[in-house]
Amino acid sequence: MTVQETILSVRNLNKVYETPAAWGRAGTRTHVVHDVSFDIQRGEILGLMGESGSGKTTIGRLILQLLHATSGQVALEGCDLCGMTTQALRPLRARMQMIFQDPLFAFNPRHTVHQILGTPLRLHPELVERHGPVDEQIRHVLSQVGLPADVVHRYPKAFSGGQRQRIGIARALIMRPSLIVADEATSALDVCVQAQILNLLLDLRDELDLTILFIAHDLTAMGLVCDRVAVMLRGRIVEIAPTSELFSRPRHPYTASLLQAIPRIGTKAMPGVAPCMPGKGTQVQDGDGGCPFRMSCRWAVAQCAHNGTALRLLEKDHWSACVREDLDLPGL
Ligand SMILES: Nc1ncnc2c1ncn2[C@@H]1O[C@H](COP(=O)(O)OP(=O)(O)OP(=O)(O)O)[C@@H](O)[C@H]1O
Repeated sequence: MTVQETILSVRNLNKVYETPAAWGRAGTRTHVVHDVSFDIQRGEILGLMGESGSGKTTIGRLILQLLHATSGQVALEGCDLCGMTTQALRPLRARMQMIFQDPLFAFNPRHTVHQILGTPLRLHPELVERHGPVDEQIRHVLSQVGLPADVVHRYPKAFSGGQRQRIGIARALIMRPSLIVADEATSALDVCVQAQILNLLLDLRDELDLTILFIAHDLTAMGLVCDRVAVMLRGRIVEIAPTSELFSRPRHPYTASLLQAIPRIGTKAMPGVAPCMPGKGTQVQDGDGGCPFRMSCRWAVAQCAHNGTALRLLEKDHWSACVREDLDLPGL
């Protein structure tokens, strides 16, 4: 039996946004996070889903200490972060990284990839002492996210959305974090690039035992990558369960209504999609000629979410090559 290690522990977290009175208008208090508690174990991907405005991003920012909690506790590897001074927090900040929806806004457009990845390391010399010279670490992290070493001289604008997200992930990984908060990390990407990035996160999780809080609207992405999912409604967690259990037997009516809203494209297998196999999940293959591969991906993702099974799209240079290589199911 593997021993579980709690990386993040959130207890009775509350956030009230206060707008001060101004221009003759009374101030307002908006209670957006209500008594939220959950844990994340090492190597686990916990999904946080819920409608827009339910408080997901606020929770992410409270965990990362980018916002002050009104009350409650956030403990990272046993250290209570909420009561800490800015100075005491500083070394711990490196242990918690964020992946943004579009990292373009998080990067300095005048910085090359080398500067984007190297600057945080220079701010944390202990990471250089522990893990080797900056250039070596940059090369290593780029290979981890599937980018060639020669991208270091390019600027963020010179990359596609998917490549930029890989740099965003590299930027998080280079700090050797205990926890990554991925806030809508794939929602700006088209469905195939989205699947590549989701697979990259899964592979990195397996390789590095990463712990991820995965915030998203997208239930299909949730079904794909998360071990457990927490469902938020108006600032409260109304249900938290292992992904397959939550998708197959939702207990809260709100979860059930969200799941019913997933678009489904028929129930018959489409060309290029293998039905769910016990222990294998659904796999996708490239079809011949004009196979609607994107449709196949969409279908498979929706189907997996519906069935609560895992989908792994292996990512190599080309979809077709990757899928053919991976495909070992009989009768396709
Ligand atoms: N700085 C702020 N001041 C006042 N209210 C805020 C502030 N930031 C967020 N809110 C409110 O808090 C609520 C939760 O916002 P939050 O961004 O956490 O939701 P969300 O679930 O992440 O939404 P989305 O999925 O659209 O990103 C919303 O009603 C929002 O208007």
